[in-house]
Amino acid sequence: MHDETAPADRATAIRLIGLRKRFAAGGTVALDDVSLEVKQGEVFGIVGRSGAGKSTLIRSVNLLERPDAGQVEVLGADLLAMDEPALRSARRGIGMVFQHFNLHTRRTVAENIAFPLEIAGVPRAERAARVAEILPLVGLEAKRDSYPAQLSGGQKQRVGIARALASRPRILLCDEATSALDPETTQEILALLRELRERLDLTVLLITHEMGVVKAVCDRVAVMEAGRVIEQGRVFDVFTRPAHPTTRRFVAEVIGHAVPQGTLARLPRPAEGQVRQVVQVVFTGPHSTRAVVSEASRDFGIDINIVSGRVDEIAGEPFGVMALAAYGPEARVAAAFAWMRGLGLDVAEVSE
Ligand SMILES: Nc1ncnc2c1ncn2[C@@H]1O[C@H](COP(=O)(O)OP(=O)(O)OP(=O)(O)O)[C@@H](O)[C@H]1O
Repeated sequence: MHDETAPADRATAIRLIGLRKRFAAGGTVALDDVSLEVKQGEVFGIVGRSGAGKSTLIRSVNLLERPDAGQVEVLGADLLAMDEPALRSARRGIGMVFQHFNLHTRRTVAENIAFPLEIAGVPRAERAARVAEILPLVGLEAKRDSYPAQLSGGQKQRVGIARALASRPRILLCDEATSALDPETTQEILALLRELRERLDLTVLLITHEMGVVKAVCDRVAVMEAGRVIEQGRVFDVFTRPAHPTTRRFVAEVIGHAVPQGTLARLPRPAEGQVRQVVQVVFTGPHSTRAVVSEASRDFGIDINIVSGRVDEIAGEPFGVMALAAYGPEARVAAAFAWMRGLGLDVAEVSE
């Protein structure tokens, strides 16, 4: 498998090749030939609707779920070829964060964080030292001796993240880590993940059903549907030029529908002998939206009405979506849109 969107200058952290999984004979196929490559230091998102196969996929990375076929390579090691002791040791290099935190209610924050170290037989003093090191990383020094019931959702997830980091993993798997949190806390936790990625040189693989999470935190994304990866690439590219209809629907959830139906209905009619054509234009890169609209209007002798517009930033790059209604002789309107396409803008006709 060759993925040209993967940063070529970085080592591969996770390589999944041709994963297949069916839970019962004749049952639905949870994974249908899934291949992915995540590079070291990336935050890589897998997005999809419920049942798309995301959990099965992320759980395959540490073999909580064993695929029926395919290869799972983590930091260069073939996990499916390992015996139990080797696998246990490899798993210590892969932390996992869960949607519902999975904390021990009768253990304190410090005890929860130390728990995986205890299981691994790490001596008490070393465990305490490690906990003292991690608490400030997740901003929980003051909550060291609190119990989960005394914490907010965001704080609970910070404990979940701290626990996942206890064994100094190089890779962090996040299974819908923010789905149980409110939007503000979600942003805090996503910011924390990015910060930890920088400070600890982590590779983060996360699954989510929310494109907003992908937009906020990921470098690259794979979109899953019915056990398959239907599209993948850099987040900016997938958001600005989604190829698959399912991806387009996901993207629309975040950037909004550019053309409100009510507004369309109120547009003036074209004059006799003229047409009205509504398009959605995605502006990326160096194009100033105003210049493109005014230039098209002037040079092609047509009227352009801005129906709606929005400028946003994705993965640090500016990006705008605008709905335009053009009025004029059919050939000139068509020529204006062809000119815009020639500039590299994505111009899609909107049916009224
Ligand atoms: N343990 C299991 N036994 C039987 N079928 C399963 C099991 N786990 C998952 N499946 C099935 O596999 C398919 C993929 O499920 P999976 O949980 O991986 O999807 P998902 O995208 O993570 O969805 P969700 O967000 O709802 O968890 C679904 O059809 C699901 O019903």
